[in-house]
Amino acid sequence: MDPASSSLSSPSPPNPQLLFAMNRTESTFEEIPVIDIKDAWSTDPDARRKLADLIRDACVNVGFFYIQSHGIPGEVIERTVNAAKRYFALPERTKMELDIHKTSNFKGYTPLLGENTDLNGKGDLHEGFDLGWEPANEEADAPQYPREDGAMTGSNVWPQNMPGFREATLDYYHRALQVGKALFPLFALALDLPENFFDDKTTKPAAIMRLLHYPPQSPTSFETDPDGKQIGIGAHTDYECFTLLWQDQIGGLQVQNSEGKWIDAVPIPGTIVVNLGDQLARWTNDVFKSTLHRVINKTGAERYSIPLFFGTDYEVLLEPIPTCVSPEWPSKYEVITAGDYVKSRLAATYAHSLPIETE
Ligand SMILES: O=C(O)CCC(=O)C(=O)O
Ligand SMILES: [Fe+2]
Repeated sequence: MDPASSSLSSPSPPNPQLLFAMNRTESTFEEIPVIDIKDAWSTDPDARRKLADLIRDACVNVGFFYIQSHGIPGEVIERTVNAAKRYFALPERTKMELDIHKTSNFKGYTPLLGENTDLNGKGDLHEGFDLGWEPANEEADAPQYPREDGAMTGSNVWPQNMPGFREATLDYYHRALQVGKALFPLFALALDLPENFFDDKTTKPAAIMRLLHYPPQSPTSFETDPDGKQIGIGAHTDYECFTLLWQDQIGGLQVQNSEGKWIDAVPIPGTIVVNLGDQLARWTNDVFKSTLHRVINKTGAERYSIPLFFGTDYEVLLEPIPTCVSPEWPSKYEVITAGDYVKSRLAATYAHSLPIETE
């Protein structure tokens, strides 16, 4: 159809500014795209534009994609996974010394069933260790630590007598952060915004990283839990802008399409999964999808994964980008700060495992 006839048949002709609101799809995807991001570091504008177009497609239709050529060396990942395995093998009592409930900024250890990510669930079958930004050892000029971070102010906590644990996890953290920093300008380009749109909103990485361990889910759990309310991680969306998720080769991650069908995010060696979170959905008024996902580990093997949730600075307001709002697609979300949003979602996730207050 030529543009003239389309504008005749349409009461409000498409405004290029509203391209995104018009471009929404029903997300009945069956596959998760794989995107080579080597051009994220290219200075060629055409190459960057092409990559941004692929990313836009994935964001509008799926909310998930795998990235290749992310640049994090295999040895760095291996060291971090080995550190996670050593940590989770410690006695429960030792791990509980760093109980996440002892900090006000959600750092430290979460035992099995300590989280209930799907608020209709009965606790998640994984244990985790959470950390946030802190300078890598060589960053002599790093801003003061711990820094003032609004609702999430506070430092990391580290296990005693675990030589190399802190170094390995922080090394991975900082490398993953570089990947995230390279992706933000592409998300901006994908939204037809200046590439530096997120620069002043991501000045002190509000990125939480988790080491996760999913013991195999007993096949008999379907007898004790017939409605499947106790799984590796209950169905949820993530809270930040996007998540960089390294997963091992065991499998179990599933992503829901708009027909309610669970699509397997099968492990692909050498890739990292990127999924959008609620902050980007809020910025884009749901034009970019924050897609429901869950993990069920029925493989009989131990599963490990490392998500890093990359948000905007905690004091930044999550305001919809004007091109993503139109009279037909009005703004859906109340405007709040990124920190208040993340903290409220974390508080709900951990609420059921709070120690009972005694006077
Ligand atoms: O372990 C995974 O594969 C997914 C983890 C996840 O969805 C999360 O921590 O938000
Ligand atoms: Fe998630």
